[in-house]
Amino acid sequence: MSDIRVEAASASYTVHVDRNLLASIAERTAPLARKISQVFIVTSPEIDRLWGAPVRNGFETLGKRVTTLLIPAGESHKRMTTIERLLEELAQHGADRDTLLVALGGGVLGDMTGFLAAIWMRGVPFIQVPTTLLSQVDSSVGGKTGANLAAGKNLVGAFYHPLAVFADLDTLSTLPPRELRAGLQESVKAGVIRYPQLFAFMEQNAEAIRNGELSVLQPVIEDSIRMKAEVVEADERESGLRMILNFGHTVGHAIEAATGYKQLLHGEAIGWGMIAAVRLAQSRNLLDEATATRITKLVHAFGPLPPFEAEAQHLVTLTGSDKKKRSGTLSFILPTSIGTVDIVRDVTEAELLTAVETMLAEMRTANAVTA
Ligand SMILES: NC(=O)c1ccc[n+]([C@@H]2O[C@H](COP(=O)([O-])OP(=O)(O)OC[C@H]3O[C@@H](n4cnc5c(N)ncnc54)[C@H](O)[C@@H]3O)[C@@H](O)[C@H]2O)c1
Ligand SMILES: O=C(O)C(=O)C[C@@H](O)[C@H](O)[C@H](O)COP(=O)(O)O
Ligand SMILES: [Zn+2]
Repeated sequence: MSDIRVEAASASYTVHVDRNLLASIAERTAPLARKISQVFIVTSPEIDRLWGAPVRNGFETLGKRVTTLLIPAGESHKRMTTIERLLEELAQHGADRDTLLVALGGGVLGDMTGFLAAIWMRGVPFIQVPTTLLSQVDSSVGGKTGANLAAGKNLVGAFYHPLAVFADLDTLSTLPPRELRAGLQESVKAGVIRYPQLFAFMEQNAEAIRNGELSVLQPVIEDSIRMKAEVVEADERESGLRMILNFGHTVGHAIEAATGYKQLLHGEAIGWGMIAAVRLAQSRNLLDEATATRITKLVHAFGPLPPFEAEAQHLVTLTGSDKKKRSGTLSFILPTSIGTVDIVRDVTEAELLTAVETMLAEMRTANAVTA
């Protein structure tokens, strides 16, 4: 069991990582939200069926009025139309400022519920109850909330932190293996950008981690959270250091947009994006071949990364809506060793195109071999 603190500029909170947490969430939240009279659990029908009851019962036992708001699973629903529908439902159910929102689910639900909490009556408290590996290691921590537009990933949103995060390891028992593996890509990212000991641990225990064995998964989850907490504490609003959490995301987000947010899971797109970034780093002589191979090998160890159809030039064009772009210049997070990265601001379109073409060629070769 671990309690990891996040001391960010605008908020401080605890990320609880443990088994059998769901039933005690209400009790643990009560001292943090004394005025709360109504609770809205935002989840999907599937997660509600699997894990909703203990969370709901906990709040009802404390005498709170609990309403469950359901949204369908999937990245394609992470849209403003869903947010607007949820806002209307909050209004219909008489939500006021003494309302607590509970995000019960993966990163899609967490990002949207956080945004909902940020804008409902200009802000009400919320807690994160992440039930995917990805949301436990990354998305529930750090206060990035929002939704996608057709033009690009997470283009609308707010920085808005939860009151607390409850990562119950038992919820991972029902997670489909593909979702678990996709989430591990964010932990590979964590290792590459800042935690070499985490990267080495993942290399040494790849098989058991991939199989979801809690004895090895738990330290991966806790280290990923610690890494993210450190970065968010140093740079909450991504004016500098926090950009490193975007390693693999510039091309990864372009892949998600190019495939309509439907074909690849976020973690899988980030896996391909990290490979493209590795190729870019190599082309600039920032990264030696042996280290590049260690990174791509670990990415593939948590694959297979599904192939997808997209033109290299189209992906490069889509990177134009990246939020790290300032005054027309895009910043790239390029690894220089296991545990260190450079933020590079002078990557040309031609260089990026070559790296994306290399990644796509590797994808086609891998696909041809497995087909
Ligand atoms: N805010 C951030 O800092 C941040 C960080 C990383 C990723 N993200 C965002 O997170 C999203 C991806 O999150 P995700 O990978 O959790 O995907 P997700 O939220 O779509 O969940 C994946 C799938 O798993 C199902 N599921 C969830 N928990 C389950 C469980 N315990 N048992 C069975 N099924 C379960 C869901 O219903 C869904 O179908 C993306 O939108 C990404 O942009 C945000
Ligand atoms: O918390 C962060 O900062 C991250 O970049 C974490 C990423 O894993 C996550 O996918 C995030 O949603 C990306 O944010 P964006 O600002 O690039 O849309
Ligand atoms: Zn991510």
